[in-house]
Amino acid sequence: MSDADSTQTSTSAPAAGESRSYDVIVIGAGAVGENVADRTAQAGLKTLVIESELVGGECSYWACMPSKALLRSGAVLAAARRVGGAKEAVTGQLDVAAVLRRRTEMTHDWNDSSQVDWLDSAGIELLRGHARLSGIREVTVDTAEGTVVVTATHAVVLSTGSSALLPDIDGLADVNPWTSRDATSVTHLPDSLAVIGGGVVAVEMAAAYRSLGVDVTLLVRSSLLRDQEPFAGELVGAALTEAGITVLTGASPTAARRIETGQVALVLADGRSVVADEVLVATGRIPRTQDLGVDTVGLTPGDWVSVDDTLLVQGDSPALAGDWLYATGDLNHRALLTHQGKYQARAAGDVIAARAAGHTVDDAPWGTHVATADHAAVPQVTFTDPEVASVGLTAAAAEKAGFRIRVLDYDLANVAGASIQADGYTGQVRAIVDLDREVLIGVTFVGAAVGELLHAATIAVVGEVPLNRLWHAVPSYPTLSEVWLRLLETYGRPTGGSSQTD
Ligand SMILES: Cc1cc2nc3c(=O)[nH]c(=O)nc-3n(C[C@H](O)[C@H](O)[C@H](O)COP(=O)(O)OP(=O)(O)OC[C@H]3O[C@@H](n4cnc5c(N)ncnc54)[C@H](O)[C@@H]3O)c2cc1C
Ligand SMILES: NC(=O)c1ccc[n+]([C@@H]2O[C@H](COP(=O)([O-])OP(=O)(O)OC[C@H]3O[C@@H](n4cnc5c(N)ncnc54)[C@H](O)[C@@H]3O)[C@@H](O)[C@H]2O)c1
Repeated sequence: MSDADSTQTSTSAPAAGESRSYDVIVIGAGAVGENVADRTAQAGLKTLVIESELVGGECSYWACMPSKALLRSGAVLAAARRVGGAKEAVTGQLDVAAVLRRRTEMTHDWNDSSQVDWLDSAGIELLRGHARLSGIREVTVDTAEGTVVVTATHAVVLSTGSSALLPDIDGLADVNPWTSRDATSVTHLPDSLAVIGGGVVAVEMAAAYRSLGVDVTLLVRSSLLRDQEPFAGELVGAALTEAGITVLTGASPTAARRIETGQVALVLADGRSVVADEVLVATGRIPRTQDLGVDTVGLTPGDWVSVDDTLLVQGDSPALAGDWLYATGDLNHRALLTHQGKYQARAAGDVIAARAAGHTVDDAPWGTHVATADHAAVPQVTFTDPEVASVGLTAAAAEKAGFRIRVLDYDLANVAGASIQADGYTGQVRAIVDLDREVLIGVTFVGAAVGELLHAATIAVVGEVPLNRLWHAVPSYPTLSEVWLRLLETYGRPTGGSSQTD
């Protein structure tokens, strides 16, 4: 990989030894930090972003974009193979080199010049270097040329994201395990890959590597996609197995060693062992606060940063007084997703501008300056085949939260659109009704191409659209969206203008 242009920086950025003041300083130019800076710059605030690696962050170069690029070609091929007439035409295998090339194009060959150009065009200054808080409203940056100290009149925003968590497994660090960064930037495929974890990274990367012809073993400690409705993990697990992946459940690796062949041998707690060319660790994330100077304002290095709904950092330290320190994106651990971090960024950028101008802050639930959806309506698509698309609460989470609910289940294969979509379509949908308000508080779709169904559900949940109104949202025939009608029929059609509760 190349980051040849990663030294490009704004001509107006402060020089080593110089100290300069800004209205707003954003540490971390990932998707989230960039969006905070965009909002504050648009509000006329002089904004600096500081980035130690590539402008665009994890999502552009080592996460969302390359991982989806690695998955897409295999998914398209599989989709064609499920449609009579097309399947007869598809007789070859994936062109692995072409898939990797497309992935590399998607990451701009790990070159961030186009993103830097965008910052310039948006009037945002960029400083390249490692930033640390060094006191109230003050940031010290190690740049290639030396140390720069910058201060912020109105706000400092921490948007430094997260990195892969390495579990405490004997010998694991010594075998140089892959993280998602290695898996998404791969240039030479291993013959075999063991994946530790059962979350989104694990299932997506297992699926992608299998589609590229790699022999994959998935080591799952409990269940697959445990935060989703149980049928999601079951259907994805069955499909991964069908694709030729060895899925080992109840698998807790306790030791890892490189053996004479150069491969990694993993020993499991129950005595089983797995040997593979490489091991990918996909066991969650840790916050990038270890070397961020957060101790200078009374926070603990290595901890996630807790925020309120306006993204203001919370804590007991007097250093946090004055509404000046914010944290957005992965770092605040509210929802580790690009779109949700960017949503927080819009709220944070606008509230910083409002506070700077002395305007009223609109911080009531669902107001302009709060990230209410983080609690009620986080959409997520897992790009396996079948896809999992969900928003809001699962049945278990809704019950735990004390809602009086009714669960609506429907077999997605039964709608006409599914039979058009694929021969032998498999899928399942669940909607959770809050019986007290007769609105949806959670929806989960599993099936091919369901990712594009999700936004309708997100609107229904966020808009708290009454079920009796949803009857007037007529799905086109014959599309997968017809499942909305089936869910409503499962609940029961209102009679005489009043809604029926059961
Ligand atoms: C394999 C994988 C696939 C994913 N796929 C999806 C997906 O399909 N959809 C989705 O919504 N989410 C996905 N995610 C999650 C998504 O990548 C993150 O939620 C998102 O990148 C978080 O953005 P962020 O800006 O908060 O952090 P980051 O993107 O991590 O950006 C933080 C930036 O801060 C910089 N930085 C850190 N410390 C410092 C410092 N001290 N000084 C200066 N700069 C610093 C970093 O270099 C980085 O550029 C995926 C994650 C992984 C691991
Ligand atoms: N399509 C998407 O939206 C997408 C794709 C990838 C990642 N992401 C985001 O990235 C974040 C990180 O994903 P992730 O999959 O790394 O984390 P995760 O928290 O989703 O899953 C971690 C998995 O690792 C397992 N695990 C943890 N410690 C273990 C150990 N010691 N031994 C064995 N197994 C262990 C857990 O049981 C769990 O199955 C997620 O929160 C997700 O939101 C999103």
